[in-house]
Amino acid sequence: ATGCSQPGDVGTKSVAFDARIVAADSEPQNWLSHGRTYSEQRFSPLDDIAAGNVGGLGLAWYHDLDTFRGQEGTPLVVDGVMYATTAWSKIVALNAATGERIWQFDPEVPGSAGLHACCDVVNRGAAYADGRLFFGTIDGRLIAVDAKTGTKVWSVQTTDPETSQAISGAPRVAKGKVFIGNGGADQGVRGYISAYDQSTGKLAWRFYTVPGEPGKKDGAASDEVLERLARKTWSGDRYWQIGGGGTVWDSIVYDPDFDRLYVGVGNGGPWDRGIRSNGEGDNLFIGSILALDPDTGEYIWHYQETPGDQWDFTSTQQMILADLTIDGTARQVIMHAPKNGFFYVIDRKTGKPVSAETFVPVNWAEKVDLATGRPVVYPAARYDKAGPFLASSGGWGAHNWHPMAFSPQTGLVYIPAMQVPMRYATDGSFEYRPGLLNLGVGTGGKLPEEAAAIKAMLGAFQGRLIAWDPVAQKEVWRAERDSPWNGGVLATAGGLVFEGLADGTFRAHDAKTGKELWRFEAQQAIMPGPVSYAVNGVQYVAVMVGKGGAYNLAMPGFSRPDPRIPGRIMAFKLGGTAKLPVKAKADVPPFQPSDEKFTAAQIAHGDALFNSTCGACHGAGAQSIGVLPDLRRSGALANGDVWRQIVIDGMLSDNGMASFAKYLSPADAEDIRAYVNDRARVAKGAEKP
Ligand SMILES: O=C(O)c1cc(C(=O)O)c2c(n1)C(=O)C(=O)c1cc(C(=O)O)[nH]c1-2
Ligand SMILES: [Ca+2]
Repeated sequence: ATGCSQPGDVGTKSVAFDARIVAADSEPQNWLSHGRTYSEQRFSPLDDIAAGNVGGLGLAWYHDLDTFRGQEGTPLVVDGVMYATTAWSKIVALNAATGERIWQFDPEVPGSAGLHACCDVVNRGAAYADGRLFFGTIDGRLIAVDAKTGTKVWSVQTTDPETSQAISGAPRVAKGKVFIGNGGADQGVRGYISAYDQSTGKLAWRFYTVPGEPGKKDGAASDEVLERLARKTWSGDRYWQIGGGGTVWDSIVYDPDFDRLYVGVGNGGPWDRGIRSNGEGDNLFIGSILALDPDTGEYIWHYQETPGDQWDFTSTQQMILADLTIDGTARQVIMHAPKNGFFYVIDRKTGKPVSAETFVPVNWAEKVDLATGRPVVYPAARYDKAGPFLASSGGWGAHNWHPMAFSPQTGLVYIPAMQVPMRYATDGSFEYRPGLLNLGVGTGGKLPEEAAAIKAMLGAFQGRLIAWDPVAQKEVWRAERDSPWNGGVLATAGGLVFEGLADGTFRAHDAKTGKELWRFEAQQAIMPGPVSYAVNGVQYVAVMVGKGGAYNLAMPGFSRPDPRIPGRIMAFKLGGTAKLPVKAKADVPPFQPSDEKFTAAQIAHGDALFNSTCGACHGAGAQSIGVLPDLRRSGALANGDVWRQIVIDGMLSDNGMASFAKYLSPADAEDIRAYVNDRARVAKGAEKP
């Protein structure tokens, strides 16, 4: 179902709710929308918890969730009630002062839909308006539930369930509409954003970010501009048959000053531009910010940050709106730190970059030429032409979805930044496999051995919290972290910034100096952005805990194994005395290889299949951190029949292990078993004293 209808009927109630979000600073006790305000600064005006007393911050309550996967949600808090989305697209309402559960709604996403999520079955949050909550699901539905009772009001399918389109991002609301995109560019889909009527769930408009089949109209708001601007930036006859990419999987921001929607558009798919577009063209609108009319979806402007992207350099990272004084002139800007490593200050009115500087060292482009707005790309980065390229940072991003924050008090942006190398090489044998990863590049199927080489070459995989001056475009302070993939950031009027880390600690820093002032042992990795709110005059800081997401599943060698602790929400207040239960011991079963004989050819074939088909979830090199089972330790490994029933017949489909019968033959499954068995043998051998 595509197409654009009349401008939706804007209920007066909904517009009144927009006004409430615009005036969010007058109710600092609440966290009404994803980034708290429409500007998405993630700055709380609450200041009872401050640099002078943060040492007295203690756990007020914690709430255990019923999922063990990655938690990426930013909770909302409305008048004493917290609403949080969890792994597997569930939503829970809690008493924000006590953590007591009021209701939970489970959309019952079929476990087999987990296959459609490139990067774990995560959910980054809900939107709230007029007593309703709106959120997306891994199987592509957008659902409205009643905030009082948690009962469903409406539900619409926003995707084609046959393709790998999964909703991980939070919808946004404005003008009586709900805006939502989805993921899937790494699996060969075509990106778009849709607007639905808040009261009925009816599709109001849709905008495709990349052109489809030539000569065929979508009946969408994008029809005209795709032909006028985008089509000519693509080459060949292949892109529209294999997706093209450009998914809108995270950031969507409504700007009440200009009455516009800014949309972060993702990477090209497949990654390799040689395969996608004969190695030519900018491939609009991938790697871009799009400004659209929220009522009609009509195109206003675009700024492409990564023309012709071939490094998974999405521009979906969260956008912050602010008014800055630059060279004595007041500017209304978007601040953006996408995966490609440049910090952009963009004029909201025109879409032109005001400035762009790297916030971590990058080796794909020398600089952004402000006269043209284009990056000056190093020839070596064009791996489709120049051969293998070792990027730092690469597709994991110099900054990924973990939200940054801006403090109007300090004038600084706090970025959870990373340096993670990635190797790109053209995959000459590319074959389009609808539904599975379709990168078109070998990113290092030999991990972790190859990863060790990358690590040796580039020093280390790094993570740091950077305080960035967006006017001077320079770093003011940094806090080094032990590893990448740390959590989102909250800034507060108490002069603090809060961040949860991959090492399972939750920390507060002085916003001006970066000095660490407080830390709490949370037992498990933290990824999402914290929030602050107040109930009965008491200020709280809350964050969701739970390891997972793309990096943790796929990059076991660089990620700390954790015991299986359920996802949690933790809330802190001054003088809080609650205690977490005693940390469970990591329950690691032994390696369980069988002594069956497999041929070298079987193992090699299984290696290729595993690392292209299984590794994104079960870990490169068949090594897993344990969020998903480490197959080298699986009881099924020594039993070819059970193995086949799982992989081919979908025996564990309810748990999230879909049947791969569409993609793999029983002989393929057996070769994968041969490979995993080989890995288990090697690991077991290495374990001996
Ligand atoms: O291209 C896409 O459609 C797409 C979707 C998603 C997603 O929906 O989570 C991610 C990515 N790409 C991606 O490149 C990425 O690094 C990533 C990390 C995560 C995560 O939740 O940890 N999702 C995604
Ligand atoms: Ca991607």
